[in-house]
Amino acid sequence: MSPFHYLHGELHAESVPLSKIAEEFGSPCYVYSRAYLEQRFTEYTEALEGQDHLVCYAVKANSNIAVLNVLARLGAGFDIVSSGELERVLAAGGKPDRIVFSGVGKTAAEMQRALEVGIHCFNVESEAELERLNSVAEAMNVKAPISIRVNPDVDAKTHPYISTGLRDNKFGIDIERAPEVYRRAASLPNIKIKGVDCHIGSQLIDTSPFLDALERVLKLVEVLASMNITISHLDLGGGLGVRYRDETAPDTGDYIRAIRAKLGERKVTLMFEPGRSIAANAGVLLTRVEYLKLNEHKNFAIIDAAMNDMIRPALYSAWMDLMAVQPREDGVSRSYDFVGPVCETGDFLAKDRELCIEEGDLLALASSGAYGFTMSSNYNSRGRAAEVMVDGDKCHLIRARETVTDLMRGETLLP
Ligand SMILES: Cc1ncc(COP(=O)(O)O)c(C=O)c1O
Ligand SMILES: N[C@@H](CCCC[NH3+])C(=O)O
Repeated sequence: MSPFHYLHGELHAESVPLSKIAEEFGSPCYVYSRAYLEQRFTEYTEALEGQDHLVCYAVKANSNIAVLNVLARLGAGFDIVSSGELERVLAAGGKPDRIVFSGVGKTAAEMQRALEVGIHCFNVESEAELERLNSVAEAMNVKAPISIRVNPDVDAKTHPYISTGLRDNKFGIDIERAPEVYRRAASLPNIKIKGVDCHIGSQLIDTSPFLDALERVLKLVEVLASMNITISHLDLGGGLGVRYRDETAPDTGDYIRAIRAKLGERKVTLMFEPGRSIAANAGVLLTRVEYLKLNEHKNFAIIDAAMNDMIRPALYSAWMDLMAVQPREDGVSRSYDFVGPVCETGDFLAKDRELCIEEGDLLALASSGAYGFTMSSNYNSRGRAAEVMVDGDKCHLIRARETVTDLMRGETLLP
C-alpha cells in the first residue's frame, strides 16, 4: 500500500501531513517513507527464503545515505556503478562483500578501490575491461572476483532509452561470445570467476523477457560447465516495473517464484539488482505553485520544482501523477501544463492535467523516489532540493537543500 494517502482532506506521508513537511523544510523537497522502502526490499528476501540469495539494491535509483542505511540494516547488498556510489554504500554501513560493481566504464582507480575494500564481484562488461581488471589485480597481488555481464538479446519491451539487453545496446557482452570470454577469464591469473550477470532493462511490466533471458543464461551455464567452468551465482539484474499511471505492475513475489521455478534444483546463489521497484513509490516530490498563467490557448501552472529536480518527464516523456496536497472543494478546475522556472521548453513535470488550484498551493509528484534526486542537476544554478524521510510519525531531514554557496564551492577566479 502506498505510504501517501489522503486523510482529513489532506495528503499525508504515513501519518505526517505533507503541508507540515513543506512548512518545516520548504519546497521543492523529496519526501521518502522508510516503512515502504523496507517493505519493498523485504518482498524480495521473503520470496527468496530457502534459496541462497543476495539482493543488491541498485544505488543509482536513490543514493541518499539514509536510504542506503535503511536497506543495509536489513542486510541488503548493493549494486554500484562508480566509486562515488561505493563510498556512499560504505558510509551508510553497507558490507563490502555484498557489493557488485556494474557499468561499462570502470576506471583503474575505481577497480583498485573496490579491490582494496573487497567487494563481492565485478560485473565485467567488455573484454578490454577484463584485461584491465586483471592488470590492476596483479599489481595489487590479489584476485578479482568477476561475473561477465552477458547481453542475451531479448527485447525488454520498455522505453528504448532504458532497454539494455539488446545487441544494439552498449551493455554487456554478446551471449554468443561469452564462452570465449569466460575461457579467457579462466586463463587470467588474477581473475576469479564467480558468476554470470544479466540486466535487460528497466521498468519492465511484462516479466516474460526476464524468463527468456534466464533461459539463455542457463544454457550458457551448461556450456560453461562443459568447459569445466563452475558458476556459483546468477545475477539477474533489476528492472521490475512499477505503477506510474495505470500499469499493472508485476508482483515481486510472483516474479521471484517464476524465476525459482525455472531455476529448478540447480545449486547457485540467486542475485538481483532492484532499484526502481524498491524506491520509486517510496517517494514524492513536494512542490508549490508559484504562478498561474492563463493564456488564450493554454494554461500554465508555474511551480517551484523544475526539470533540474526531476528530469524523467523531459527525458523519457515519462508520465508521473501530480496530486494536490490539500484539494480544494470549490474553485475553478482547469487543465494546466505544470512547468518549472528553468529556461527550456522541455521544462515540464506534467502536461494537460486537470486540477483546481491557486497560487501557493502545494502539489506532490508521485513515484519520485527512484531516479528523481539522483538524476537532478544544478542547471540554471538551482540548488538541489532537500530530502526528508518519514519514519513512523517523525520526519527527518536527510539532505539539506543546496545553497548558493554550496553551488559555487570549488570555483576560483583567474589570477
Ligand atoms: C546494471 C543495472 N542493474 C540494476 C539496475 C536497476 O534497475 P531498476 O531500477 O529498473 O530495477 C540498472 C538500471 O537499469 C542497471 O543498469
Ligand atoms: N533513469 C531511468 C532508468 C534508467 C535505469 C538505469 N539503467 C528512469 O528514470 O526511468
